[in-house]
Amino acid sequence: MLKIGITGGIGSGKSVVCRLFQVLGVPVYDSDARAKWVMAHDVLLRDELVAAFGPETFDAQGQLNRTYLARVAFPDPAQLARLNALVHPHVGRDFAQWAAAQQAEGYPYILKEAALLYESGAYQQLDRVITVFAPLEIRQARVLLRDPHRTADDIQNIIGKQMSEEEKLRRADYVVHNDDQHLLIPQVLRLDEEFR
Ligand SMILES: CC(C)(COP(=O)(O)OP(=O)(O)OC[C@H]1O[C@@H](n2cnc3c(N)ncnc32)[C@H](O)[C@@H]1O)[C@@H](O)C(=O)NCCC(=O)NCCS
Ligand SMILES: Nc1ncnc2c1ncn2[C@@H]1O[C@H](COP(=O)(O)OP(=O)(O)OP(=O)(O)O)[C@@H](O)[C@H]1O
Repeated sequence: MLKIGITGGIGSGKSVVCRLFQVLGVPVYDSDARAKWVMAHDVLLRDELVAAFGPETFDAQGQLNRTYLARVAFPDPAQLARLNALVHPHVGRDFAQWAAAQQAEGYPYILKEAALLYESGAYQQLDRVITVFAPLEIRQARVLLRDPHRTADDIQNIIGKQMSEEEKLRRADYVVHNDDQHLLIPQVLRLDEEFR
């Protein structure tokens, strides 16, 4: 079973591209969603997060306080590095378990979606990597629409914490262009055929 990573900067369209693969029956591991699940459910990790970032990290119902954590971690490189160091190893292990279960089901290939595939070292668990590319102005406009609580400055700040698009394109095995000029579905169908 091939393990394919799919990455790209904030707002590039990874999730949209993954939905197309899912329609074709491909299992997709959503690292963002799983990271949040593990943060809320792994008892040891919860304790470590509270020790690092304070009791406000979880609300009274025990839900992860994403707004608080985004406000604390994204503007401060040291805090973000601390958060990454706590969370990423858990996601790596969770993915390995999930991938083994998909393999047992007999799937020819699976996808792992992650904004930080290279930065976190997760690419080392994978056979190939797809980078989804869209120009900066399009990504900013898309995220402003998708996340009304984020300002242009918030988005710029997150972009500053991610590997440059040039470097991601240089490292990628495949590129999906999601720039309003290229059609997505034919690009996904071509890749699906190759991976199968
Ligand atoms: C800080 C948190 C709680 C903020 O949650 P929130 O729902 O506001 O934002 P969301 O997770 O949707 O992130 C928005 C975008 O920011 C980018 N982003 C997320 N985490 C990071 C990070 N650690 N470094 C750089 N960019 C990041 C991604 O492009 C992401 O899609 C959350 O991002 C988080 O827990 N991050 C740490 C875990 C992580 O690295 N997740 C990413 C993949 S494993
Ligand atoms: N080709 C497209 N045409 C129109 N809207 C699009 C297109 N691609 C993505 N979008 C929209 O842009 C926004 C960002 O896309 P998406 O959530 O897939 O990005 P992402 O790379 O997963 O971002 P993040 O790293 O923040 O999770 C979404 O609201 C999505 O619906």
